[in-house]
Amino acid sequence: MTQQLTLALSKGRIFEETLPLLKAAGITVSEDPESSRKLILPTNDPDVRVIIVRASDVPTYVQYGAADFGVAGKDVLLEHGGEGLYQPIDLNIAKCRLSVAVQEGFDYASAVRQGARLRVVTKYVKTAREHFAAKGVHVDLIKLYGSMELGPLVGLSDAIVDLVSTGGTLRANKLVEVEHIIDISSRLVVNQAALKLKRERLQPILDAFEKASKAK
Ligand SMILES: Nc1ncnc2c1ncn2[C@@H]1O[C@H](COP(=O)(O)OP(=O)(O)OP(=O)(O)O)[C@@H](O)[C@H]1O
Ligand SMILES: O=P(O)(O)OC[C@H]1O[C@H](OP(=O)(O)OP(=O)(O)O)[C@H](O)[C@@H]1O
Repeated sequence: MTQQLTLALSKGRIFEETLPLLKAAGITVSEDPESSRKLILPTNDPDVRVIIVRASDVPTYVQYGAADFGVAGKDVLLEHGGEGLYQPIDLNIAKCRLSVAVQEGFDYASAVRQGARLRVVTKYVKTAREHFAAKGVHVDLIKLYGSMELGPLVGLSDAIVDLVSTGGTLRANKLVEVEHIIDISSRLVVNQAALKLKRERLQPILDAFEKASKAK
């Protein structure tokens, strides 16, 4: 009996950067999610399909077995908690870091030293809470879903916790990085039951992904 596999990916950088890994496993996706409105994309392998979901929803689809495997950023996995997910491979793609940033001229170190209560906007509430708690910094966290960099510019917050790669977005908005929380890259996540029940079909793909991502 053939085993059907469903891979959950998000549009944009994760899809683009996973394509070469899929290619290394002999899989090519037949349609481009940027131009197609389809959410289920066939591949050259009749037993493998790709579903297109929000980046932060990838762990949920995999956790519940709606996808057998997926690709998600460490940032997203930290917020999700990783329940029900096997995380065998760091794919070394979509690399960035999670950092604390403030407006140029804001004396973060002295505010922290004085025990000030800081307002922080972020999409990563759980990770931010753990970070500041570990450092003993008092914060009020405000959840946002995007454009975190605006927070300090419009008086919503003193600081942001967001992803930084080139630093271009921070520079463009006159913000500076003051703390590096954690390095981020994307991981392959596999549904724990699928790993047992579909191992025969999954393992060669996992092996190809691992080899290709190590070569990066
Ligand atoms: N500037 C960046 N450089 C490198 N990797 C990044 C960058 N920004 C985000 N990432 C990584 O890529 C992943 C997907 O980011 P993407 O921007 O495609 O989705 P998103 O818009 O953050 O997610 P959602 O649609 O759920 O809000 C992030 O979870 C992170 O791990
Ligand atoms: O340091 P940089 O290279 O400027 O990258 C950092 C930016 O990248 C991410 O946003 P993204 O480009 O994914 O935009 P979106 O999440 O708002 O779609 C992140 O939220 C930062 O805003």
